[in-house]
Amino acid sequence: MLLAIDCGNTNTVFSIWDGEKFLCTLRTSTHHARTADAYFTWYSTLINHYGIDADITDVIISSTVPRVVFNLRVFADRFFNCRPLVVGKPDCKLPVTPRVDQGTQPGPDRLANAVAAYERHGGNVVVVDFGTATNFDVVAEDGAYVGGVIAPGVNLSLEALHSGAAALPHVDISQPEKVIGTNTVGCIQSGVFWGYTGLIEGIIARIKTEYGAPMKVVGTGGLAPLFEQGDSLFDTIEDDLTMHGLTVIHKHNKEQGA
Ligand SMILES: Nc1ncnc2c1ncn2[C@@H]1O[C@H](COP(=O)(O)OP(=O)(O)O)[C@@H](O)[C@H]1O
Ligand SMILES: CC(C)(COP(=O)(O)O)[C@@H](O)C(=O)NCCC(=O)O
Ligand SMILES: [K+]
Repeated sequence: MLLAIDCGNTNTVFSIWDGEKFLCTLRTSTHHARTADAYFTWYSTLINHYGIDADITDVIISSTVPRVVFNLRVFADRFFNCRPLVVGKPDCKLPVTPRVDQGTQPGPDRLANAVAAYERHGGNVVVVDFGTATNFDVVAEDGAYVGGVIAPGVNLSLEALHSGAAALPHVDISQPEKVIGTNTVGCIQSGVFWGYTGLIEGIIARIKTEYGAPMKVVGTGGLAPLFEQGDSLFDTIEDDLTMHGLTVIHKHNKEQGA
């Protein structure tokens, strides 16, 4: 069985893939100082709690935080006796080589998203991934990741207002009833929610114009459903997109004899 690990700047997610389906998804906050032993204590407690019979033989890691990879490698080696595949490292092959400026290292989450989007939808896709940052990942007709857009994440924007302006409280994102807020919280929610809606609409429209061919738009990440306006922003929302990409990359490497 495969343990797929998607480590973002905010949260780290473990999913167990039995070759056909995910048996479970476990989430913890990302801390670079967490040790291999601490990962295992957390992991084994939850696996036992859910009564999952997991025989892990392989581990694949995508991490947008380089410093956590060392401890995750030790975790895989010590507890599953395996050498993990780490997306973005030279020994982890991708089905299609990214086409970006020389010297650019695209985020491994974006590479996994591109692989998943191609496998599910064929090429000509833009993925909108709501993480710590909000990424737009463009996937060409042949499945290559060809770049995109990085915007500040929704929660990062809310945090920035709170930390930069003495009179602005911490606010959770939600869709406000009105655009014209009549209290401070309503004003902030309006700025971030409608500002973000405009950002998503505007960037997708510009990407499509520049790309010059019809594109499918796939939303992913915890906040994607909040921004789904009827069906006008995304063609589909797929929460497991990055994880799915990791299973496809793992399969590809197995087939290549890695
Ligand atoms: N369903 C949700 N509702 C509200 N906030 C969410 C939800 N899912 C994730 N978040 C928040 O969105 C931000 C990005 O989360 P996540 O997708 O885990 O980021 P990353 O992959 O960068 O670690 C975090 O601040 C997280 O708390
Ligand atoms: C843009 C990101 C910070 C998003 O990471 P996340 O929000 O999921 O933590 C990550 O994909 C990253 O560090 N990228 C490297 C630069 C690039 O993709 O070009
Ligand atoms: K992510």
